[in-house]
Amino acid sequence: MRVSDNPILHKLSTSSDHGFTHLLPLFIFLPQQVEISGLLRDGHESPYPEAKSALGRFWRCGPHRAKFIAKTVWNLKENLEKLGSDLTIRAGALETVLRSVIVKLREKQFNIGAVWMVEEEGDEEKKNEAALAEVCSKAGIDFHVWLDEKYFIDDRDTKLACPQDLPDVYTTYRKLMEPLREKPRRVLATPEQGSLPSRIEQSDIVDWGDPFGVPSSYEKLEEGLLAPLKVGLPEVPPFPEGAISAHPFEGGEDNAQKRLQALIKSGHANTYNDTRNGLLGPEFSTKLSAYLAQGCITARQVHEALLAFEDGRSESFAGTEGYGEGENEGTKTIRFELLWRDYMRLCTKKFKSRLFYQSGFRDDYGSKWKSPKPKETTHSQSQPNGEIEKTLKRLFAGTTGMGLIDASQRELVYTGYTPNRARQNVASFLAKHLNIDWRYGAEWYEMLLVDYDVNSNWANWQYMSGVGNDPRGEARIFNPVKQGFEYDKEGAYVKRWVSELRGLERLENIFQAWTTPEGDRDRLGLAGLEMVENPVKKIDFVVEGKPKNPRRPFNRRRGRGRGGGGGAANGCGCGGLNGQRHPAATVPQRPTSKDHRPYGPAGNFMQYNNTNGNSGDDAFRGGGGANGDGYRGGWGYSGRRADYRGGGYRGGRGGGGGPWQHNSWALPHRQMQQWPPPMATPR
Ligand SMILES: Cc1cc2nc3c(=O)[nH]c(=O)nc-3n(C[C@H](O)[C@H](O)[C@H](O)COP(=O)(O)OP(=O)(O)OC[C@H]3O[C@@H](n4cnc5c(N)ncnc54)[C@H](O)[C@@H]3O)c2cc1C
Repeated sequence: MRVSDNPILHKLSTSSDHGFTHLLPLFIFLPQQVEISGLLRDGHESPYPEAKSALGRFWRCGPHRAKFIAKTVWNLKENLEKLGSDLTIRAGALETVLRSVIVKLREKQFNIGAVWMVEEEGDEEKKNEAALAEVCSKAGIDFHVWLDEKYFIDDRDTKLACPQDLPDVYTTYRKLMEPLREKPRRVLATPEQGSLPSRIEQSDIVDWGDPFGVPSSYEKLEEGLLAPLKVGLPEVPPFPEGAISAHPFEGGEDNAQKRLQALIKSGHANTYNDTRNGLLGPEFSTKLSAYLAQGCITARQVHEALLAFEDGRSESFAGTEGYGEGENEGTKTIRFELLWRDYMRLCTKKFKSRLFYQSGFRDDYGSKWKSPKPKETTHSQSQPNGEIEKTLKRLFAGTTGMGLIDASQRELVYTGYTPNRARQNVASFLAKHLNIDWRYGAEWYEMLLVDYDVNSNWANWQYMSGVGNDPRGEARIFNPVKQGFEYDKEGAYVKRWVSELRGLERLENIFQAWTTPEGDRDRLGLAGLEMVENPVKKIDFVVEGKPKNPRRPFNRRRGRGRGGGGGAANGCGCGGLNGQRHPAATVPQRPTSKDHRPYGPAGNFMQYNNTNGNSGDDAFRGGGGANGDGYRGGWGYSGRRADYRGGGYRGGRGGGGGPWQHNSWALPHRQMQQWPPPMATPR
């Protein structure tokens, strides 16, 4: 999604022997990934099911990313036009659109030399590649897949003979690659104006039989993409007064370059190592993720700009502290993080569709997952009907009562971004405190993140859920209260997004509102709020040997580490979520591989008093993997779609249903007043 550092455009603009007279850059909105019904021509119906996720039936691409992508696509079109070329924008299944374009071009007597695309990892991406290859083969057209060069270290330089050679521990991989500063390839030159093969007129390829129209302006494209997304989003409290987005950035290659320049010029790249765990504002981290995910910028462009600063080779950075003084802790850590992204993609290359398996890269059938769909629950348990659904709903809407988690979830819904530290806590909370199938969380993030990337999202969820490439696996559990004390020292992040809690002064109350004394609840208008009266989880947290809870209801330690005895919290003797008793597992256990055993307590994770919490670790293991594997397969066009859309903006097309979808709780049928909220993305 860029004209700079683009291997295809570079090849066409610099070599004289390619033999092509014309070039047709084509961008296709894929119906399984983005809801395209808003681009339908009048009188047409979509032949595709809604672009919803497999388990939770959430939109695959929510409004924040849809907006970002619209801007990105349009900026690419403008930049190609500046070079004397153009971008054709279409919507529909890849092979359908390609077939139509081939027919139209041949009608105009074009001899089609080749179809080129850039390789992407991921199940669907590989299926798309195969579908295009087949169309080309049937049409007698050469098909070529180009290596994706938007990563930090080029695949040709990793020295991994095959994907299976990738170490299962990131640090091992990093050490193999160090020194990182010397590894990236040079950025490819941007084509000069007029250096690309001639453009093809849009009128030569327009297909009036296509149910989807080609938007004639950016505004229309954005409007078309956002229209269907006005329903199906969570009901959250009003946008908090005074809050501004940590990610106010708009899509596109030009904006990506502006962000990169500003990051270095402002000196924020230098301080990155100290600030990267921040929670508030645009500057604590690079905010390059969405640009990287969409391919508006490459990791080696980031590296090269950092080099220019470090080596004192760019006048525009001359006034910035550290100019010409070599790599510093900040710039070094940015490279380190960019390699994480490479690593996550290489994991997909290695593990392929296991990226989406409940059992993860580790093939871990020992984990005990609860699901809103009872038949998918992997251990015997008696959750009152609908209890997990309710809990998930509250988690997604940010009303659990766990301050850090709620703040992050609300920020995500409002703005499409939430910081890495918050993401880690949310994922750990969902998977390890609530034991809910981590894939629901991954799908939720897929819908809402502006920077969603298939590899980074799913592999990070696996990592945090203990089924991926974290050597500490299940043993790493973030305590969101302790994390709040460490990373949100004044409680400002929680107060920013959970405005109901702004009147609170004590940190322990901010991070767990239920610890607020009853007298204060009335005074501060907190009485009666579900997140205060009935939190989904209570964590006993002790600082300096003293309980942080003034009422001390949970101050007795009942075993350390994950699990421990079933708690006596609230006097209900519950295990797990408030108020439910878990019987011992009756389903035979699958053996847990030795490799998947939790690693011993160490380092940056917590042990907490599980007074209210989960039952003993092994007691509820068993059953393993119901519906866990391969759930993403088989996307198809058949099936009657359940009448899901309460807003009813367009009805009557195919698509899967499922109990989750029928339950209106997940995504209330509510017409949003305005989306995104006006203050979420200030211009
Ligand atoms: C549960 C979970 C889900 C995530 N989903 C995504 C996702 O869909 N897309 C995504 O880009 N990142 C994802 N991340 C990683 C990370 O949270 C974001 O990359 C980061 O918060 C984006 O903000 P930034 O650009 O300011 O990052 P910075 O801190 O400035 O990092 C610089 C760049 O390094 C890369 N990076 C940093 N950390 C990671 C990481 N853990 N994994 C992969 N790449 C990383 C990103 O490209 C990022 O832009 C996820 C993390 C978690 C815990």
